[in-house]
Amino acid sequence: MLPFASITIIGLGLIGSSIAHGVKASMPTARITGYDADPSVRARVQELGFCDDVADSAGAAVIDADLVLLCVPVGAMAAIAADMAEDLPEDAIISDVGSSKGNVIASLQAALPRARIIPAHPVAGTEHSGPDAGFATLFNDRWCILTPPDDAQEGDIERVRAFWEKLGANIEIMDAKHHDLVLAVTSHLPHLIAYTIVGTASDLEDVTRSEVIKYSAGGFRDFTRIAASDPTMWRDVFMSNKDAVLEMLQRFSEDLTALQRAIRWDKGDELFDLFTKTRAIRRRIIEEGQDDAAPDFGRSHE
Ligand SMILES: NC(=O)c1ccc[n+]([C@@H]2O[C@H](COP(=O)([O-])OP(=O)(O)OC[C@H]3O[C@@H](n4cnc5c(N)ncnc54)[C@H](O)[C@@H]3O)[C@@H](O)[C@H]2O)c1
Ligand SMILES: O=C(O)C(=O)C[C@]1(C(=O)O)C=C[C@@H](O)C=C1
Repeated sequence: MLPFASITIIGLGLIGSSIAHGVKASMPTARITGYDADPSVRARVQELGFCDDVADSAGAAVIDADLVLLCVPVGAMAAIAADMAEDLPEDAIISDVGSSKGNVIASLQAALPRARIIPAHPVAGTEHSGPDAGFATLFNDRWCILTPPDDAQEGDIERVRAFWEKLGANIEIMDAKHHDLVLAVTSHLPHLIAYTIVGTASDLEDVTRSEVIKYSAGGFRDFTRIAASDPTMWRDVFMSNKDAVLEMLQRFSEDLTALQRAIRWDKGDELFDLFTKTRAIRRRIIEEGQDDAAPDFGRSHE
């Protein structure tokens, strides 16, 4: 049975378009209405044809929905929720895909106090954005974390779970605060480090006369992929998950200082022990089938 028959997707970039493609592939009888604030995105989505309808306002997009998915940057969630408040059907479930959860839930609850809100975070993406970047298999065998508020109805959680399972995702249910702490270290901090290291290297570029680009075949190249991620999305993630990111950044700086000391004082054993531990972590990730580097990981969509 279809968990939802009439799905509205607000924000038709990488994640919104991937969901639409996934719905077309796995729930072909469900009707998809899309809306994006950017008229050029709406026009492109009409051309690409992955929505049945493209509405020209948020209110018009949600009027017949039984599931509304907010796929906009986390800093835009409050505004879009307010925009649709008057037109949201009483029995619709509203969900989102934001990379941070605590702040998003607070914004949605404030703008839509009576709505049935089941937040979600598919832990899958690429460095690309926009409606051309989406593909149906993005969520295959990837985690989708649901962070339902305390008063959420069990039946609503189960329907959102069934929806994501149909898109191929594995579901985990988590408290929003815990989610934000875990993702701060597994996703947000790595992005911050990538942005920093690529920024540092580019500051040196005059000195090295483009050697940064020329010799970027190894580790640096992996950082540049991450550092190519959408600036609006990531600005919003850091602003909205500020406390958890700052906490993880503090720990990271302390660990980096410890490494700096080990190098300064020729304590090679300390480096060796840490690198042995981190190699074991990588091997465990691969053994547990969570290795993203081996499969295509969306690179064929570059
Ligand atoms: N990119 C990833 O890897 C990834 C992974 C998981 C979750 N997310 C989350 O998904 C959400 C969308 O990210 P994305 O990568 O698809 O971004 P994207 O830039 O590809 O698409 C976002 C779309 O939202 C539209 N938009 C912005 N403000 C709007 C508003 N007020 N009303 C309507 N449309 C609006 C933009 O025009 C754009 O088309 C973000 O909250 C992000 O944190 C991203
Ligand atoms: O592979 C990438 O490009 C990603 O960064 C995807 C990634 C991640 O950090 O794993 C980025 C943000 C999300 O909220 C979820 C997934």
